[in-house]
Formats: sequence, C-alpha cells, structure tokens
Amino acid sequence: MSGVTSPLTTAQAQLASAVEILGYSPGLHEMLATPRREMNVAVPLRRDTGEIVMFHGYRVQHNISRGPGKGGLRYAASVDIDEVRALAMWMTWKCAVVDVPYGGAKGGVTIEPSQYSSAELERVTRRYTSEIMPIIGPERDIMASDIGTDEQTMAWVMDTYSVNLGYTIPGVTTGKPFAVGGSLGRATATGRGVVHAAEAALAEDGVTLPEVTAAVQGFGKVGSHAVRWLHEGGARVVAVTDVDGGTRADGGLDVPALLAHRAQGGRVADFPGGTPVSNAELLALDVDLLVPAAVEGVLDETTAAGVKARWVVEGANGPTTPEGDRVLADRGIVVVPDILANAGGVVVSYFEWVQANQAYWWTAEEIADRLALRMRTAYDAVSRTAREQSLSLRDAALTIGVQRVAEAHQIRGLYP
Ligand SMILES: NC(=O)C1=CN([C@@H]2O[C@H](COP(=O)(O)OP(=O)(O)OC[C@H]3O[C@@H](n4cnc5c(N)ncnc54)[C@H](OP(=O)(O)O)[C@@H]3O)[C@@H](O)[C@H]2O)C=CC1
Ligand SMILES: O=C(O)CCC(=O)C(=O)O
Repeated sequence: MSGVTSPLTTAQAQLASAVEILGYSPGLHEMLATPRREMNVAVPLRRDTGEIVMFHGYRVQHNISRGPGKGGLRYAASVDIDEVRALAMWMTWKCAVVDVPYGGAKGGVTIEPSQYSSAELERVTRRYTSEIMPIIGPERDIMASDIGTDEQTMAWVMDTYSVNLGYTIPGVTTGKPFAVGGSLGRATATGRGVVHAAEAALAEDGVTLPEVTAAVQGFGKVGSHAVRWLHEGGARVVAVTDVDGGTRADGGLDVPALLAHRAQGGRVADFPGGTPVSNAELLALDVDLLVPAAVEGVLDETTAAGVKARWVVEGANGPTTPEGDRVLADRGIVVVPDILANAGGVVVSYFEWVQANQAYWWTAEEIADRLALRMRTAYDAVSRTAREQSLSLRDAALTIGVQRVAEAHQIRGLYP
C-alpha cells in the first residue's frame, strides 16, 4: 500500500531510527518524541459578508531545550494537530543540524487561504496571534511563514504581538518585510539553501550544476527560488509544477520568463514556453536532480519506484515516507533530507532575529556568505557521519540533530 503514511508517522519513524542508531533508552526516546507544549485555539472570523465562520489553530513547541521554539505558520485545509506536531518535530532536528540556538515549533490554521480575502486573512491572523500570545515571543517562540502564509502574514503577527505589549518587537517573527525589521535574503534563503545542498551532494560524485537536469515540484516560496538558483548555477531546469500541475521543456525552461509569468499571476501549467506535465509525471521524469518542494508524502513506496533522478534534494518538509525512503535507498538514489536541505530558511531567520535583536542590519553579501558557510558546514558534518557510520544522509542528519538535543537535555539536568 502507498500514500497512507501520515507526516506524524513519518516523523516518529525517523526519530525511532535515530534513537536505535544512538542506542538511547525507551524513556529518553519518549521524552524526545513528546512535544513540550501544545496550544489548540479557536479562531472565529467575521467574513466580509458578515457571516461568522470558525477555524481551528495550533501552535506546537516540540522542543525548547536548545533555545526558543522556532518554526513556520501554515495555512492549509490539511492542517491538523498531528501535522503540526510532525512539522514541529522536524524543526527541532533541523535547528540542531544547522546549529542555530533554537528548539522546534510549528503553527497552523485549518483554512484554505485562497478562499478568503486579504482583509479576512488579516483578521484570522490577528485573532490566532492574540490567542497564542501567552506562549510566543522573541525569547519563547519565534514564528516564520510556511505554506499559505507570507511576509505580510508575519508583519500582521508582529504588529498584533507588539500592539498588545505596547512597543515594537520585531524579533517575534522572521520572514517579515525589510521595512519592519526583516532581513535581506530571507525570502530567497530556503531555495538558495536547497541549491547549496544540491551542489554539495553533486560534488561528492564530481558533478557540477551545469552538468545536470532538474525537475522541481512546487513553485512557491521555496520552489520558485530553488528554480531560480538552479538556473543561475547553470542547471537545466526541465520541469516545474504547482498544485495544478505544471510545465515541461526537455531543452530547458526559460526560467526568467517562467518567473515573470508567475509574478504576473499566471499558473505554472499555463506557461506558454512548455508542454503540460502532471505532478505524478514530474516525479518520474528522466532527470538528474529531483526537488520536491511542495507538500509531505509525495514520494511513497509507489512513486519512489518510478523516480529516475540520481539525487533527490528535499525542499519540502517530509516529502518522502519511510517506505519511499527504503525504495530510494535500495535503488541507490541519494536523498538529501529535508532537515538539512531546506534549512537555509531557518538559518537566515536566525540571522534576521539576531539583526532585529541588535537593531543592526547586515548586507546582502554578508547574509549570502554566512548562509553558504552554514549550509556547507552542516552538509559536510552529515556526509562525514554518513560515511563513517555507513548511514543514509537522512539517518546521519537525524542522529546529529537528535544527539545535540539530547545533549542539551543532559547538560541541563533534565534526564540522568
Ligand atoms: N517557506 C520556507 O521558508 C520553508 C518552507 N519549507 C517547506 O517547503 C514546502 C513549501 O513551502 P512554501 O514554498 O513556503 O509554501 P508556498 O505556499 O509558498 O508554496 C507551496 C507550493 O506548493 C504547491 N502545492 C501545494 N500543494 C501541492 C500539491 N499537492 N502538489 C504539488 N504542488 C503543491 C503550491 O501551488 P499553488 O501555488 O498553486 O497553491 C505552491 O507552488 C513545505 O513543505 C514547507 O513546509 C521548508 C523550509 C522553509
Ligand atoms: O524560518 C523559520 O523559522 C522556519 C521555516 C520553517 O517553517 C521550516 O524550516 O520548515
């Protein structure tokens, strides 16, 4: 069977694998698996028509031992407490792998944002923020955007939090517009980091970006910038999709034209410079590099069997199920895992938080250089661990992340 593994099941299976490799006790395993704090809130909305509708919102702080909770806010119809728990757990390991001083958290509201006006989304965001006020803050839990939210959402969260406390506190969110304390380079950071991770993986086989073809699923905040940086690095991007499917050109898509088409509100599938391709077809294209940068669980036992790429670099969180992982491993396909590959976003979020807290802003060049160094350092540590212990890159990244969190617990005295 395929397509039935939930994100939380995937996250728990990955933790169990790391715990087994590390030889941790059942008690420590349970402690690492259990979220420290969860908040479940009602989010009523008065629609523009006057009608009242109710949404449910969540904020989960999976771990706060290495520092404040950190992680995105998702607006999607799929959001439920278990999805948020999985995403929060992945944030914990991700922050530890790239060694930023945070725990892991995530939030979500079960709402399909495309069905609501901007004014309605602002009211939802402000109400959600007011409800979770007691557990967030620059020293407690710092939000960023995720699927269905953006820079504007982060500005509304920051404003609501600040207005309630009576002064401006830019450090409560990251991924804000630059005009209200955002950082240069945050908008493109996750995609850029994905490409740094891809370059590092290719380099292990003596391959460079100009030698490869690539397909990218998802053309949002992560996928569109991954496409852009792949193109700028010389890779031939031959297919891109969003939720409605996408476009394909075997000779290489005209990426600047595709980005301009999207900026003008066009759907990827309507791009005149390619032929239609479905999401399922994209995953099975004969390319060198596959970047799933949309949603969880797309590479399961069945779809993984059809992958022809030699490298899968995970832009999305949790795109590969444990069954999919096994199939890819058996077929010798290298998977650069999400908690490493897409960590560029949280790395530059960290830079944004540091800048906001110091009220001193860095140049775009400083940010790009520091991001590249963090990604390279993290990749090298994961790759070395994988080689030395004969592990997959996923297990190597997880063991590094989990071990750092367990060490923080141990030093703080939270377990014997
Ligand atoms: N934003 C960030 O900094 C980070 C995000 N991530 C992860 O990256 C992934 C993408 O996030 P982000 O780019 O921010 O989100 P966005 O909402 O900006 O973009 C999501 C993209 O995925 C597409 N999409 C949605 N559902 C599907 C589907 N079922 N099949 C194919 N495509 C789909 C969307 O299409 P359409 O536009 O048509 O709806 C859109 O192109 C998520 O897993 C997120 O958790 C990870 C690290 C950091
Ligand atoms: O930038 C951040 O703080 C977190 C982004 C995020 O949600 C993620 O990495 O999944």
